[in-house]
Amino acid sequence: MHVFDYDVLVIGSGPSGQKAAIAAAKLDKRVAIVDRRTMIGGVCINTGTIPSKTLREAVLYLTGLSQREMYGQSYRVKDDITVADLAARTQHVIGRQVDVIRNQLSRNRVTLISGVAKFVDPHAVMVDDGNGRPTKVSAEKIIIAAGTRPARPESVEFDERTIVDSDGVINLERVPRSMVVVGAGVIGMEYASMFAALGTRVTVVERRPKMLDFCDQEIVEALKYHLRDLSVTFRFGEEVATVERHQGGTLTTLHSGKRIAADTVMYSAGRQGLADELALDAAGLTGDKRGRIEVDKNFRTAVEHIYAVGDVIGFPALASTSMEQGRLAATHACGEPARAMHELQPIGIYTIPEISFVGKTEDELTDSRTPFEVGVSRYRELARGQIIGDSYGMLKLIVSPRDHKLLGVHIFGTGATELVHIGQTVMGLGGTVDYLVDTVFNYPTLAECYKVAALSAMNKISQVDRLHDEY
Ligand SMILES: Cc1cc2nc3c(=O)[nH]c(=O)nc-3n(C[C@H](O)[C@H](O)[C@H](O)COP(=O)(O)OP(=O)(O)OC[C@H]3O[C@@H](n4cnc5c(N)ncnc54)[C@H](O)[C@@H]3O)c2cc1C
Ligand SMILES: NC(=O)c1ccc[n+]([C@@H]2O[C@H](COP(=O)([O-])OP(=O)(O)OC[C@H]3O[C@@H](n4cnc5c(N)ncnc54)[C@H](O)[C@@H]3O)[C@@H](O)[C@H]2O)c1
Repeated sequence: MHVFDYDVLVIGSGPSGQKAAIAAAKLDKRVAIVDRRTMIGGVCINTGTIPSKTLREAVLYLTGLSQREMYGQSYRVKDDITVADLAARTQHVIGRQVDVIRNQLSRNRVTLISGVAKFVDPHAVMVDDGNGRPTKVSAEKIIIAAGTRPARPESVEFDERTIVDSDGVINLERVPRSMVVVGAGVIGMEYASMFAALGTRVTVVERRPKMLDFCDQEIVEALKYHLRDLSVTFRFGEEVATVERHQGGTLTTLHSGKRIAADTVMYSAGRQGLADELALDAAGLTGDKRGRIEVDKNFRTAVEHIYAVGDVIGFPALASTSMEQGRLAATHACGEPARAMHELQPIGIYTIPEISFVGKTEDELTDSRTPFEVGVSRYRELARGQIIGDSYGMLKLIVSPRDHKLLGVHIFGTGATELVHIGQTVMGLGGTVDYLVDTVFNYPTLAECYKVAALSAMNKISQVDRLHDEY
């Protein structure tokens, strides 16, 4: 006779919740996962990562943007791109992904419970699926994977049509002629890129003096150059005071007094954790004012048998890291040995062009007074770069002149988010730039840029070593 309904109950079916549930099921636990019927797969599948990445693919294909180097600046696959054209691809992918997730859960015997969970005691939640008869579900271990929602300031009149957040932007009725993007974080810059590519006149308003300051600044400069070329205007060091809805469009007023008229405003100024909707106090827990939950290195909260993973615990708040947190938390909760997550984690930013990196930036190394040498390879000097018509892409390797270890890899351009894993593997296995110099790459590929950049870094290191030896 079991004391609890389940061994493990997971709240939220986003990337962290799914992986937690499946990891626990693989360890022969009786597992349930709870989420709203319309949100299977979480923010990741329904409103965030997957819709935005699919939309980007549709935009790149339909605008023909990446082919214009070859076929001229007026090249387009479709002249009048409608929201329906874009939505068709997004809906197709979301539908397929939800099917995949349902199937994975069911073949691992994870019970999917529909509804919203709220704690009633430290071992039980009440699940309300809107039918007026909430059900109590208890479990020995509970894993909170509740994620986040877009932050919505009071001073903004959201209407889901002209003034939207990043959830609403995928449901716009038409491609706007002009748009204000508030917040130059990752979400803001990814959507600014997509709408600029569609021909929308985009103005980005960002409170800080610069954007994406965790990235290589040379690459951020290159991105800004590309976006300005697509008619994006940047307003850095400016804060939005109010956003109003009018008959003929929206009016955004900045603290500096500037006023910007636009068809649409997209607010992408951070996200709020959903811990505040879980009645945490019934479990003996508290969230912070941003709706997040504190955890230890094993993702355990202040209450021993309750874990929290994914965006609800804050930084880095990525689908990639959330999945791994879920798996590790479930492994620990089930009493199995779990290794810590590898400290090297790649960042992929799906702007147009895309950015990806792993390891340190030049600025970080300079601040910590760590010597480094840089090797750069440009796609336009690679046969594959010419073939695909990418003349702006680049890869930068940051190398230690002392032991030749790779300290960072920064990529801008086609395939950046895939290519980064080569560098990540070399770094993760403690390899040096000598491996990249000596190794043979397929030709013609973009991966070849690793060898070109490695040779460039080694040439500089050898030159310094020769001078040093002479001395
Ligand atoms: C526009 C956008 C683009 C992004 N692009 C990327 C990207 O390219 N790469 C990347 O790695 N990351 C990206 N992210 C981040 C990524 O989506 C998140 O890091 C990831 O989804 C977090 O996963 P999670 O498991 O914490 O849960 P989420 O995906 O946030 O899902 C949480 C789930 O919990 C459910 N839930 C909440 N409370 C309850 C409750 N009380 N009862 C039942 N269910 C509940 C919600 O309904 C939801 O389904 C993007 C995010 C956004 C918004
Ligand atoms: N490719 C990816 O990995 C990816 C893509 C999208 C989102 N995400 C994740 O989603 C999360 C949320 O992203 P985000 O971009 O919404 O948040 P963010 O916090 O990264 O960026 C918000 C930006 O808005 C600015 N801002 C806030 N209020 C403002 C105001 N009133 N006026 C002007 N500027 C203002 C902030 O200074 C900040 O730069 C992040 O954790 C991110 O990692 C990841």
